Amino acid sequence: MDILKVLSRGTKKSAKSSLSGGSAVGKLPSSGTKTNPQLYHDEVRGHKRKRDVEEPENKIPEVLPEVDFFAPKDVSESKPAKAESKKSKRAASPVVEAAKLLSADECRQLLRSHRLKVTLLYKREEQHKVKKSKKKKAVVEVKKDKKPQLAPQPLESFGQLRSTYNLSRRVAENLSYQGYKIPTEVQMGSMPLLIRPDVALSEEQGLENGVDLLAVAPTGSGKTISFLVPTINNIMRRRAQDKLHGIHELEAIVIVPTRELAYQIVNVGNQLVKGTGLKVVGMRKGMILAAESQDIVDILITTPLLLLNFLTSGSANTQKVLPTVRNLILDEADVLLDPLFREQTLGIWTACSNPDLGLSFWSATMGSNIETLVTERLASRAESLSIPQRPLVRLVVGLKDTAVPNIVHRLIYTASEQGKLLALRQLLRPTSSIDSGPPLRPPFLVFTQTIDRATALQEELKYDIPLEAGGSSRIAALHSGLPDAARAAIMRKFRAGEIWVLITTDVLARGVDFAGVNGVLNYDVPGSSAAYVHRAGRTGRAGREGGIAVTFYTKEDIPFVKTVANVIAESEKQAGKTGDEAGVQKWLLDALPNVGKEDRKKLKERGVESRRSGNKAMITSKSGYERRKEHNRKGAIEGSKKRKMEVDDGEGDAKGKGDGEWGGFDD
Ligand SMILES: Nc1ncnc2c1ncn2[C@@H]1O[C@H](COP(=O)(O)OP(=O)(O)OP(=O)(O)O)[C@@H](O)[C@H]1O
Repeated sequence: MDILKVLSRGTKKSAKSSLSGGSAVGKLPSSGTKTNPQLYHDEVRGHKRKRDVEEPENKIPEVLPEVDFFAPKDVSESKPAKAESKKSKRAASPVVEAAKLLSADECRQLLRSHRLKVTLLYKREEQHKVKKSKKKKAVVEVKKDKKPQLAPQPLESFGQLRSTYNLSRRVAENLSYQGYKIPTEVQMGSMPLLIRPDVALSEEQGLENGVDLLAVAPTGSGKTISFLVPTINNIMRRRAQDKLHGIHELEAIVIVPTRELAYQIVNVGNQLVKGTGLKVVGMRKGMILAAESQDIVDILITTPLLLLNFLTSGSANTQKVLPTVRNLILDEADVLLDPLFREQTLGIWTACSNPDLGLSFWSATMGSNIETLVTERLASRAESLSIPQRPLVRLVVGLKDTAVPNIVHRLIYTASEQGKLLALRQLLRPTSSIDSGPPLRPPFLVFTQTIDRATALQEELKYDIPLEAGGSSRIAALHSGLPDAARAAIMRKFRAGEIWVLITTDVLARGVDFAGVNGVLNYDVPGSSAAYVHRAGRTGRAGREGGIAVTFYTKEDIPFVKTVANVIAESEKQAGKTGDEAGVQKWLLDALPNVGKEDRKKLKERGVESRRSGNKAMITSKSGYERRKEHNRKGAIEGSKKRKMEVDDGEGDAKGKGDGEWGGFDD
């Protein structure tokens, strides 16, 4: 028997330390209400800041889908009741609290208790340290230990946005209407800094005109409103100051890696701009971004290629510029600046020629290479436009970015691909649970490595849900090979609770917000630790606990699975889980081989090689013997046909199946 099989069996936890404790179902992330979206409340100098979960006034009104596997297929039953239906047409203006600033020491304590670290990466006075590198690029030389920590005023309540930071009344009302009560850590740290840096950092000189920001905060921690609210407010404030009432001008661009995320942000933006007159629009093919155009846009949400295609269309060798854009936001910045999208993203960045351009970069994961790239690009942009460079601030929530601390993680070994299919089927059964915890309940997101595997898995599983519970309509596959309309329809049905098992590729790994997902099932191992973090982060959003991420692995994955195991170990360390509570025991970590740099690179770019083509890439419940038999039978029939027809086209019948496509991201 394989030793790793034995080891991973040994990671099973006791019922006591399981997901649920007593009221199992109540701990699932899609059930019950979530009262506090914050992740960290550490004790600071003997004073514990409690999670105020019991305080009724902090309760966020929320009704999420209660999904029953065997319920009759009555969509209305499983649809989440719209939170809005509980609310009045327009929220009352949020309570305006008296403006009160904390002392620097109080700020530091509060930031520390929420594991918020704010660092000044670049400031203008340090320009004497700018020197030319060998490549003649301007680089900012700020020694690691010299980067000063900042202690901006933390946002303790959304009411303070009005009272202290003078947020537009309309935007404050719209925010209140969403039911948000307590700011998450990233909102706490970034919103004051982006809305009124002069107030947030009143003691720091040279930051009052705004900063560029690199923000690294966990998945589902509310980064979207962290950048949308300041962006909307800044546009409104500037237009009010310049008495530019009723005009529309493209002032802000949000770049995201996928269409699903773009649509989602357009929706959130539209909620926030109600009654302000601003237009938040998703980029479409054929759209014209010009003052005289019919397309009215103030804030544009786009994937990189769509916008770049517009910028480079028309006369050859000339790229259009976007001089009115004063705010460029890269959401999922690490992937947008990864070689996959880098040229496209930088093309847009270059087109934003306004000297007052403010930039912000957001993700749950940000390698040091991305930080270096951003720092260098900002410096060279300032140099080429002969403008002073804006200060650059880094904000990090949590101790390490390679962690999803508030969910349960499990690694499951199976000896073969077939065994994996069997194990997945088992998990999807309504009575199954992990470690004798509560029954796992849909909705589930299942990740595969390629489009082919996503569709094959859907085929395999489509009759697993009983007809009386909706049958095959409860399972769908979403990937970048589908037309836009089909993708949008599947997203809508999954959100509405009509689809229970959504099989997908990494196209849905980033940014997409399904509040009710109970389980992320990595049918195929993710290609990197960042990919694991983002996939797993589709559950346990807004601080919800009880989500579960299960990763299956077979022999083929053993050389790569340590990247995942390390993230799990880090997540559990951050969550304070040790010993029996931990999903990955130390001895399993020690037994797994380290992943070499070359292998890591290959895995990130192509996934597990054996799953791209050939027998191992197939998903089927038929045994190897049955498959070989079928293959031989088909071969014999083909051969006999050929012989009969006496035709030989020179190719024979051994034409292999094409290389499996990596279905990660799209335009
Ligand atoms: N202060 C808050 N209180 C409660 N819920 C919130 C708060 N802020 C945001 N949310 C909710 O949290 C969910 C996650 O937010 P969002 O999608 O912005 O996360 P994110 O940090 O961008 O995640 P990812 O890294 O996965 O993209 C959303 O459903 C949002 O409505």
